[in-house]
Amino acid sequence: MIELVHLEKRYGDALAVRDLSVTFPDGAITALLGPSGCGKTTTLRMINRLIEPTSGQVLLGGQDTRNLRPEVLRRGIGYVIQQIGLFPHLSVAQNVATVPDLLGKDRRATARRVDELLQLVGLDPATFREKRPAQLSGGQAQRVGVARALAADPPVLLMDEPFGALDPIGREALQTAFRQIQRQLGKTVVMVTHDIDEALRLADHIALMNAGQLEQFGSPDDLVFRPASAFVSQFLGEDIVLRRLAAVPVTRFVQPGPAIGLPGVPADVSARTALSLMLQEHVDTLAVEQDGQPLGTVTWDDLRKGRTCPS
Ligand SMILES: Nc1ncnc2c1ncn2[C@@H]1O[C@H](COP(=O)(O)OP(=O)(O)OP(=O)(O)O)[C@@H](O)[C@H]1O
Repeated sequence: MIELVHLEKRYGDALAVRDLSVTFPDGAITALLGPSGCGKTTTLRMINRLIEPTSGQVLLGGQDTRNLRPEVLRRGIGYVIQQIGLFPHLSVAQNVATVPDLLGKDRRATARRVDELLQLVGLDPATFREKRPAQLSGGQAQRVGVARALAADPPVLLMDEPFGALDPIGREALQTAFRQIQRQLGKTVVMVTHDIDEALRLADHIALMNAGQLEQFGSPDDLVFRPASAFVSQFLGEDIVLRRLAAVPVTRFVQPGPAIGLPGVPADVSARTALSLMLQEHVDTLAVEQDGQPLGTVTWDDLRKGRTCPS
């Protein structure tokens, strides 16, 4: 658990981060989201003390990070940035294995893990293992950066726009792969992004910042369906409810109940498709069906208000 307590960073007269108190839960991805200059990177870098706070505290597992030597602190915190800084004279495999090698881990086990991680981030080990960073595209280098951070196996991972240099398709593929890896390994991740869709797709929790302050902390659904302020709605944009519904399956909204006589919708469509069908059929309730069998019903009101059934 990472707790920020009345955290502040002042540059001259300007407060880059002001009175920020928020907790990032263990084993989850939290996105720091907000417009350019709102203090996301400053906040992230205060966690591993690359930036020293002006006041306030950062507690890591209950321990005040000011009481830890920065190098000891950073051993338990991976850090992935857009300009990854791979070692140019080392191969991809050696780059990924940097920390395990430094720690004197078994070479054969490390080599196996490196191959596994390359595979996980979508780089064929046989093709990429021996390449040098200069032979990689920006997106491939970024994938190596993610693999390297994971190879060190830190419980906490800080990421600053980690998927920024990728084209949209590569980006979505790496996001999906990363999400699976994070679930598997149970890492605590704090990720800076200004990309709303990335935050909605990847994060369990979103901390939306504005001018150095926290506007809202909550789940993607909290922000979309229950925005805490006009700023939150404005930042997410008018069409955000529809975009969110397009990204989630209709089954998340199914309630048990009789579905006789209602128009049906297959269980594998998005919530947005169900909403469109309601408009088309002039009804406010649909039967959701799987293999011809009714699963239950979904209502207009639940879709519009984001009232999902507990999963
Ligand atoms: N070293 C510095 N000296 C003075 N001001 C700084 C310094 N670093 C950051 N700032 C200011 O602090 C504020 C927050 O910057 P920060 O980089 O944390 O924002 P951000 O939300 O990460 O922005 P972006 O999305 O553009 O990267 C900005 O107004 C920035 O100009």
